[in-house]
Amino acid sequence: MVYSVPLPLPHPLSFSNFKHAYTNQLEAADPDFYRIGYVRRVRAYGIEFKEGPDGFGVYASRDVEPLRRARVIMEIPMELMLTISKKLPWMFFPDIIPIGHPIFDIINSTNPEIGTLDLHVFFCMHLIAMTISGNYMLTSYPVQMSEDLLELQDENLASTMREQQQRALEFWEKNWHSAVPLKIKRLAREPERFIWAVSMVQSRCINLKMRIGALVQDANMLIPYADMLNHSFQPNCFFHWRFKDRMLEVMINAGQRIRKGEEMTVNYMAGGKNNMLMQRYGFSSPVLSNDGDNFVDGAVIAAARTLPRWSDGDVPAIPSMERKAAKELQEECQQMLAEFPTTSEQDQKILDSMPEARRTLEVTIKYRLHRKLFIEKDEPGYLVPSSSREEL
Ligand SMILES: C[S@@+](CC[C@H](N)C(=O)[O-])C[C@H]1O[C@@H](n2cnc3c(N)ncnc32)[C@H](O)[C@@H]1O
Repeated sequence: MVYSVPLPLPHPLSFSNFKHAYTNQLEAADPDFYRIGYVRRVRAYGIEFKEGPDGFGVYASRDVEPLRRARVIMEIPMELMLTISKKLPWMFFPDIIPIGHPIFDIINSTNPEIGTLDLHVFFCMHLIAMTISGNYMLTSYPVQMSEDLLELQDENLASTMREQQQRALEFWEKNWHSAVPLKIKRLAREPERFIWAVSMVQSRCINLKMRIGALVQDANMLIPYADMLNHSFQPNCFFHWRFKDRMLEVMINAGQRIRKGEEMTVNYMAGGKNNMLMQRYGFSSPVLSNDGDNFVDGAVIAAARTLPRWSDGDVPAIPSMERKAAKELQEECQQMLAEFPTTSEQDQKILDSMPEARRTLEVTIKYRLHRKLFIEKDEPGYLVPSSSREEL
């Protein structure tokens, strides 16, 4: 079955506004869009978009038997994406910003050397998308996150996130003073809107290497429909840029079996850490650590380093040494756990007791719970060789 999304949608660049796109209340398309030119359709095969535990997501609408080759489930034509080259000279596609638009003054004022580039490019993409699309609506989790940062029980991450917001705020204050042209002013009249725009783009932007003709370039892209895929570290899908007709393909991994109703996922951050995931996407994973240095302190690392003895094939296992090292590790882990104001059981109870909790509060409590579960896993019984386990 070919499931093709009919156009005109409320607006082809109204990313992810599925509640709109999939209800009958379609709004008139923005005539501005059609000045861009010919528009192809998005195609989707054997999937449906619906709300799940992680917000909207993409689900299999039929069983997928494993195939030897990867197979396509979505095709999204380039003209429906918003793309900006990662490096100078700035190239926008579609070419929605006329040369001379004052936004270039802002973009050009960013200094790539000090690492502010991405933030501003992201924000520009987003604000422009919002201005050309009257009904660009997304969930606004990360903005409210600021109230909940303390709940993370991770001062390093909380202060990084606070600094990030502060930086965005300063940027807004610098560029949104009363004398700026109206074209700029109306993009983000309040700082909250600006910060929201930055965090939305951060959590939905895909970086891809694109080849158009002879030009290969890294691009930041906002890709409607593909940006509905949630993350997994064991994803069943991946993205592929189809050069010949400039389509983004979402493909199922070769050899992957997927049952009807299962979620389709991609990996947002290969080799990621929980604090990075939380910072950029506003969620964490129970199977990940944080940044190594911040999360596991030196003593734990030192103790853990003594553990792999038994795994070196040529070194005979010395049970007494293993036990000693494992014990030290256990003590370090317990000490780290004791330093948290709440235990993992308490966090779990808090989560269970407030099923209607604000999403940002829920993700912050889950984050601290995930950290604790990860440390608890490091406790002997998990890491310790089976020869020594029962004696601990
Ligand atoms: C690209 S969007 C995916 C679509 C999104 N669920 C929605 O409702 O629009 C990324 C956002 O989805 C949520 N998300 C994605 N994967 C997740 C996961 N594994 N666990 C929790 N939240 C997730 C996070 O809020 C993240 O910022």
